[in-house]
Parts: sequence; C-alpha cells; structure tokens
Amino acid sequence: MTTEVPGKLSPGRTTLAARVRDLIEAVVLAEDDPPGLLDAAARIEEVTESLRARRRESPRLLVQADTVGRLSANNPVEGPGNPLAPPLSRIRVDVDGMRAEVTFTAVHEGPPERVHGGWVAAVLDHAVGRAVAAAGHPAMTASLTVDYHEGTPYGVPLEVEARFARRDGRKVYAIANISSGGTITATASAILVLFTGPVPG
Ligand SMILES: CCCCCCCC(=O)SCCNC(=O)CCNC(=O)[C@H](O)C(C)(C)COP(=O)(O)OP(=O)(O)OC[C@H]1O[C@@H](n2cnc3c(N)ncnc32)[C@H](O)[C@@H]1OP(=O)(O)O
Repeated sequence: MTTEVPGKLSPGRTTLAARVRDLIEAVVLAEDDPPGLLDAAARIEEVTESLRARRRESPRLLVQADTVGRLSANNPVEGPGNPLAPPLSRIRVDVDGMRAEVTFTAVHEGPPERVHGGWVAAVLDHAVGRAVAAAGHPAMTASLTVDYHEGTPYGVPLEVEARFARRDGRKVYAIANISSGGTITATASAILVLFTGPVPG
C-alpha cells in the first residue's frame, strides 16, 4: 500500500531521517569502546522496536514533486524521508534536465577521503532518470557507463547535473556529471528504455 502525501512531507519524518543519518555517521566514526558501543546498540534497538510496532506495508511514500509528478520521499538517493539517502537538495528540474546538490559524509567513504564509486554511480543514475522524465520520456536505466576522472570528495557540497540527449525509438540517451568546486570528478552516459506500462512513483 502506498501513502500519498500532497505537498510537503511531515517534519517528523524528515527530522527522524536526518537524526538517523547523523546516527549512522556517529556509528561509523565511533571510538572502539565495546561497553559503550553495546550500550548504544541496546538503546537503538529499543527505538527500532517502537518504530517497528507501527510499521507500514510498503516503503513507498509518495509526494508531489515538480515535473516528475510523483516521487517517493523514501527514494534511496533523493528522498528526505530515507536516512540512507545522502539526500539531494536544491533540486531544479525542467525540460533541459536536472541540477541538484549533494553532500556525502564519511559514511560514504570508499578510497581514503573520497566517496565510494558506487554511491557516485547511484547519484548519476538517479539524475539521468530524473532528467529524462522531466524531458517527457520517463524510462528505466538499461545501461550506465561511469567514468571516474578524479576522486569525489565528501564533506563538501557537490553539484550534480544531468540532461536528456536524444531518443531513438524506446531508447533514451542521457548524460550526467558530478562536480566539486567547478571540477568535474565523474561523468556518466546512459541508455534508458521507455516504460511501456504505468510509470511507478
Ligand atoms: C523519476 C525517477 C528517478 C529515479 C531513476 C532511477 C533510475 C534507476 O535506478 S532505474 C533502475 C535500474 N534499472 C532497472 O532495474 C532496469 C532493469 N532492466 C529491465 O527492466 C529491462 O532490461 C528494460 C526495461 C530496461 C528493457 O527491457 P525491455 O522492455 O524488454 O526492452 P528490450 O526490448 O530488451 O530493449 C529495448 C531497446 O533497448 C535496448 N537495450 C536494452 N538493454 C540495453 C542495454 N543494456 N544496453 C544498450 N541497449 C539496450 C535494446 O537493444 C532495444 O533496442 P531496439 O529498440 O533498438 O531494438
């Protein structure tokens, strides 16, 4: 079952997700103090159980969202309701494409001081999906080629850009990049295939 929330998400949900994001970072950076860590684990388990007692059937939480129409606030890249999402901010979507900001943290570290390539690819994948939907061609990624030009830093705001390139039958081509302070660290080219049925939210 999905829940449609017109307009904005409830502040409770975004605040909870933000605090859990902080928690995940604190866990990753916590000093190795076994009794302290076990005590924290027990307290977290209590909170988890209280939330689980009010569990919904589906992770989907649909909100109105710009030109895409509907997008889950629990989307794992963009969604402010999902603690796993970095999430994206300052999202601007129009027929020309998508621009957004994202700030990764130590949680996303792959190479020392740099973002894991899988997270960079996830953001680029999401961005091309958003860009083609905004251009009027909602589609699923069939192929994503990512070139990592430089390490992508975390702890600083990064710019994400994606745009629709062209369409050939059901195939939709798009490109995207992620940059830090004007330096492009990774680029992607993607082939997406148009949805044949209803577009999932
Ligand atoms: C707005 C929301 C923003 C969020 C965006 C999130 C982006 C995502 O993460 S999408 C999720 C990840 N992607 C997926 O799960 C997709 C999994 N793959 C599939 O479901 C299917 O392979 C699918 C739907 C892409 C294509 O299958 P199907 O509909 O049977 O198409 P099919 O007939 O095989 O191919 C259609 C065309 O695409 C081409 N094609 C298919 N796969 C590829 C590929 N990997 N590389 C190149 N071309 C391909 C085919 O050659 C064919 O071309 P042509 O029309 O010229 O003959």
